[in-house]
Amino acid sequence: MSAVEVHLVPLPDNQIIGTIDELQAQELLVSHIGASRETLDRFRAYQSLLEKWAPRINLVGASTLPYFWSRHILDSAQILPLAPPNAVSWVDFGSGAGFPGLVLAVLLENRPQSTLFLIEANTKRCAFLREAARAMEVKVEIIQAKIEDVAPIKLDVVTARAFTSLDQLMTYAVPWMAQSGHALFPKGQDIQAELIKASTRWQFQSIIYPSLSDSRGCVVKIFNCHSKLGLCQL
Ligand SMILES: C[S@@+](CC[C@H](N)C(=O)[O-])C[C@H]1O[C@@H](n2cnc3c(N)ncnc32)[C@H](O)[C@@H]1O
Repeated sequence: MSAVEVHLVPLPDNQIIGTIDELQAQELLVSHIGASRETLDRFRAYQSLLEKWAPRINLVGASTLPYFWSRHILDSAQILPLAPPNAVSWVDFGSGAGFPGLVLAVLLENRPQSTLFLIEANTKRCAFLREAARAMEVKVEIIQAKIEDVAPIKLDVVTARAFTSLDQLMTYAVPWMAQSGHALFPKGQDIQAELIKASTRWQFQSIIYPSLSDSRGCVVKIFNCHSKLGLCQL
């Protein structure tokens, strides 16, 4: 295996280019992710709570609130079909207001054996996460701590959005990944540069999927990771 293997997945024929509206995002949630009407209702409850608390706590950028369904829900939900279908143990780093972790927790409800940990350092955001989980009646383990202070356990999938560079993410993620585990990170246009930088310290395989929610973005899947300084150690 070379230091970094990158596979690019081409845009699907029906990829929507540019900004998508609330209705299109909801249609993609149903057609691509398999979300039910009841799941969409849960996300509406989430939206109400986010709109109530966002002006008081710094939860998401105010300019992104009108694009809740595309920028937050679909952007998070698109991770689910990219994970192995038998993945049952998940962790989301730096969940903030719950993206992607809490959205995935709702969608994983029909896999009752699943466990999902959200690790978030900020006290107020953790309070919001607990409140949103209660409002949506979703089972999730919220850990209020810095990732580096939590003893890692081996899990099937690691996620993180808007958290840190890929290189730094891998330092956090690799100790949490089971041998056959995957990491799935929504990323922006600079993904190639991020992959090159990460490959100076890590050996891994990756697949770049075009984003369903933003034609400039992608989701990068990372697997078969080894540290160049010693197997899966830093
Ligand atoms: C830019 S926000 C992104 C939040 C969310 N993932 C999203 O995409 O909307 C980064 C989040 O990571 C949290 N965070 C930063 N450093 C952390 C650490 N070392 N451990 C856990 N959480 C951390 C911050 O409190 C913040 O909520």
